[in-house]
Amino acid sequence: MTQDLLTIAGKSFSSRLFLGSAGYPNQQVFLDSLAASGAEVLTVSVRRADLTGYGEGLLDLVAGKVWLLPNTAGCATVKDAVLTAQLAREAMGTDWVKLELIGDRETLYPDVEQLLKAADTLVRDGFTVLPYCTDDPVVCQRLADVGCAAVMPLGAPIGTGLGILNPYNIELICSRSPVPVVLDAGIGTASDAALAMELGCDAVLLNTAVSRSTDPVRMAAAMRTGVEGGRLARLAGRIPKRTRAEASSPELGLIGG
Ligand SMILES: CC(=O)[C@@H](O)[C@H](O)COP(=O)(O)O
Repeated sequence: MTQDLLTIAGKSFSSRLFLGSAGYPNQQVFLDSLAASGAEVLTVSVRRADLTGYGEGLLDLVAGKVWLLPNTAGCATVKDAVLTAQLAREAMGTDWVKLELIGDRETLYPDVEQLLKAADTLVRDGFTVLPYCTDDPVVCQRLADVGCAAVMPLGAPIGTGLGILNPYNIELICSRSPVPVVLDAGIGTASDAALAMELGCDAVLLNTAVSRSTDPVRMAAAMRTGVEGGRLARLAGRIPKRTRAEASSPELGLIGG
């Protein structure tokens, strides 16, 4: 089988699972989970990364092992998100940013209007922008239009583990997107990750489902398998759904037939 690489903004990855770095019980569990997941992209909030996540600097722990994707988690204005991205670029030496611009503290839903403005500003400033957005095909198209390198529609609100609430929209986004689609947020278990890939997503980003599970290392391995299985199934091409039964064994030569 030929290698099935994910390419975003000219950078290729063999893993299609992106992992978040927050909320693990301790440093070792985090590192073991990261290894078990096979993830090559790790998203870190600028607040935690710069400083002393998990006892030592998080960046030192993962240096050279993963591609860092700083995120602007917690930002609620264009100004804060842009400044946070610029700080991350300085601190981490990457112009990649997962742009999060929250419009509502309770649901953590993105503020689409502000998100588009911030994305436009950051793209013009030379960033490779991967925006966390609603599962709206029009919003995803607008984000691609302003030059985002990928789009990251939500499966469900962050941290809920509800899975993919609107698979029809995700499938539609995937079928039309000119840039890679990374399903971000709301994944609860491995079958959700597999479904995202079966719907046509290019990758999945998740955090809480692993870090808050009973056994994060095992769940990280399950997510890896889920993403890989979903991707293979997508490439293999599923059979069409039928409303009537169709015998899978040939009826020719049936005894008594
Ligand atoms: C870490 C991160 O970037 C999260 O904000 C992301 O959206 C993942 O969400 P879940 O924790 O629901 O997987």
